[in-house]
Amino acid sequence: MKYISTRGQAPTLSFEEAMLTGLARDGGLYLPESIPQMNTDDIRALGGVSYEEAAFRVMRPFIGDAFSDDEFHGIIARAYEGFGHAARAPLKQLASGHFLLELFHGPTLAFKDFAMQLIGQMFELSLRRSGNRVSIVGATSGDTGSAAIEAFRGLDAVDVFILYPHGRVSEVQRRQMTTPIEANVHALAIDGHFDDAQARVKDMFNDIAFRDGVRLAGVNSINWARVLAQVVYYFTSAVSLGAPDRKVSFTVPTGNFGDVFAGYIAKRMGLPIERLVVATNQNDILHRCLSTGEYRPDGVISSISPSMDIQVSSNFERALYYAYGQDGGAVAQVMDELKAGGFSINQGALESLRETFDSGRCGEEETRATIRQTWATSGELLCPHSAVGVHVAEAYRKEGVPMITLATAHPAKFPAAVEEASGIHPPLPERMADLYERDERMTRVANDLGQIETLIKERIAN
Ligand SMILES: Cc1ncc(COP(=O)(O)O)c(C=O)c1O
Ligand SMILES: N[C@@H](CCOP(=O)(O)O)C(=O)O
Repeated sequence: MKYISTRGQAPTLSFEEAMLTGLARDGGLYLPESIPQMNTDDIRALGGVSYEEAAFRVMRPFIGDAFSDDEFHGIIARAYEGFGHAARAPLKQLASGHFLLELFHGPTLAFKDFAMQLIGQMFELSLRRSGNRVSIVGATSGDTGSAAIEAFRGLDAVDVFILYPHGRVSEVQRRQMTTPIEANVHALAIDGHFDDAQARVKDMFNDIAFRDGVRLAGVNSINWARVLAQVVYYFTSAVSLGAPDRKVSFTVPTGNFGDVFAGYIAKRMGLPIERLVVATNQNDILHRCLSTGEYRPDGVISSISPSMDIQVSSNFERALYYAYGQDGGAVAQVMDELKAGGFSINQGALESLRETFDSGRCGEEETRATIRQTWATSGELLCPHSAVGVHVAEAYRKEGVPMITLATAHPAKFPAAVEEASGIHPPLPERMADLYERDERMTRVANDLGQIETLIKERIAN
């Protein structure tokens, strides 16, 4: 299996190389050259197996010879053994025909753990074999950073630098990033929004001398392995509701478009997904874009679902690649236009996106009302991101096609917003009950590429 860049000008890589590389050298994102297929028998057979076995069967065709079958089974087993639910991704019924896929039972209480725990294990094995060291950089609006730090803390072969927007993540998210004591963990609070942090991470990858000098690796969903791991729960949840003999739809709270893009890959692999609904908060650029064809960022607004406060949605580039008929030149051109302020999607590409994706927006008051009502009607306490999904899903429910909304984080990660909406204070799980008492350690950084690169070079030299 070979991996190619969405912009068509970077070297073709193996799975392991793409995983360790992060951003392609032409600024694009890696994708598999072709998408492995699962037929109806393969899909039906997932019905009787554990989450781990399903993960093996869904991901195995993508990884080539990066790991032996035994190694890959071991990686998956270790990745999910710390999850707080035997099913890993349990499905709950919210209402007739509407289900919630709980993706928050991992160590940092967000869906990011599904991919991050897995790539932590893959990096460890791969780096142990090669004897190499890497410097991981990541941008976070709160959840990627905490999941990455949890997955890589204490690993000898890795330094992990996480840029988060100062003052714009929840206290639990911040403390998950600033309280680990391991010397290889570096939490950097940047002056700016998530989009600034992500732009600086991409700038670091595009600075080839720096990138090669510090052996940069990325764990945002620019890393294909992150997306791949998220494909699995689309299969397991759909199968438990009758796929492949019944179609299902998904609503996905969306920011960087990684999670919903994983659903798109599941569909292209053969999973009968009727619709993928992109649910945004008031940072609704993706909803506006799918409605009008215009992608023009106009500034991030802080919300009570802060992990989705994103306007430059990284993985949308991967969706555009397919919408533009796998034409890397066309993708490179719209990405150049984005740097200059925004772009218009051509009619053919827009129609292609609309064949799969619907979209909707959920404002702040609607988010609070959804938390309140869902608690009252089903006893499920939603985090604000999941509430955005549940609200938007309501508009797209269709008789005979189950709707699965992804619950992307635990309510206890956002206690203030949840309590304000519902009157219920969601407690942290026992294992992290002392989070508020632990000492914090972080470094404030300016939104300045040179200063951030200097800091990283100094830290890894020590
Ligand atoms: C809790 C939560 N929900 C939803 C999202 C959006 O996911 P994606 O960026 O993959 O679209 C994020 C951030 O990525 C998140 O942390
Ligand atoms: N919401 C994310 C933003 C980064 O997304 P990623 O999936 O590209 O890592 C976060 O919580 O950090």
